[in-house]
Amino acid sequence: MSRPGGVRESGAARSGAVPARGPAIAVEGVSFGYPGRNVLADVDLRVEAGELVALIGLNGCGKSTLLRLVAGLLRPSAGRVVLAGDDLARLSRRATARRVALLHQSAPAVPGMTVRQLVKQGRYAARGPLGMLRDGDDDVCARALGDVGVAGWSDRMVDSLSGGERQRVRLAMSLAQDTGVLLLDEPTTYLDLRHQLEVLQTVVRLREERSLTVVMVLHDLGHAARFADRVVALRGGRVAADGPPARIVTPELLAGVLGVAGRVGRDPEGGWPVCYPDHPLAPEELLRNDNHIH
Ligand SMILES: Nc1ncnc2c1ncn2[C@@H]1O[C@H](COP(=O)(O)OP(=O)(O)OP(=O)(O)O)[C@@H](O)[C@H]1O
Repeated sequence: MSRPGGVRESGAARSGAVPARGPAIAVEGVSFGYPGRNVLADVDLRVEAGELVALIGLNGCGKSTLLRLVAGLLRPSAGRVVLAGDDLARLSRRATARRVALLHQSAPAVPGMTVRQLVKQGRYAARGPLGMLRDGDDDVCARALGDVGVAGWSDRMVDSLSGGERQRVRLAMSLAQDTGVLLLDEPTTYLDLRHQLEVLQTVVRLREERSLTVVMVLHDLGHAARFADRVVALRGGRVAADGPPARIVTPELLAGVLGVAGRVGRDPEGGWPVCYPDHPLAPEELLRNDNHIH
């Protein structure tokens, strides 16, 4: 599904490198667990080229794990991930990195590194460990810094940045990978409200301008409801709800997926759902809400 504005060309089609066949991302019957801990069970998810999907769910429900599976950093124990018609299991790490960029939830700052050097790592990721940087990579990096509004920061030291500043630079690093699919794991972490909105609006704008397919983990259901085409809710290792915000962001979703009692209204101007969380549900109420989400 896409917002009004019509069908979008996939990032792969845009670059001309990979013809789009099927959805940009298809997660088909994927299960995954870490030793002693099953996390995802038989998850199905299709993301069409150009869609912006918000992934929500409680801490530890498997959101980051799902993104890592889609980025090819983990292999499913059952099922498969297919990118524009190609089974991820058959793509090399390098080929995958040309198609999918993942902004991790957090990463340790490497001492002594400038912003320019960090953002250039996005180019190395796109080229693989032995890939040489090429002419034009500097332009891609400069554009990525401009995209997140920090064009003048190239020579700043990464370890001197605040958490929020570093987060924006890390987003630039993911953009510098110049992929058609962008996976963002809590891109607004550490950001003040103003910069949260700036980053989310940047993601929306770049999605439009570059026909990106975006899946982002968000803890703020209000942001998910406002900015995403679709909200996908994980619970108990499965997809518990999946649909456009206007349909699925309801008090039942708040209770059944996020374990919070609350109300949902509508933004008087934009029309998107607005959440009014009230209180966390007690464990026995959580169980009672099991059957009320769709
Ligand atoms: N490398 C790992 N080894 C073992 N267990 C792990 C590993 N990474 C994650 N887990 C466990 O897998 C489960 C899912 O973790 P994941 O990070 O995917 O959750 P999440 O939904 O992204 O959580 P959060 O909202 O807190 O970021 C959690 O119980 C976590 O403790």
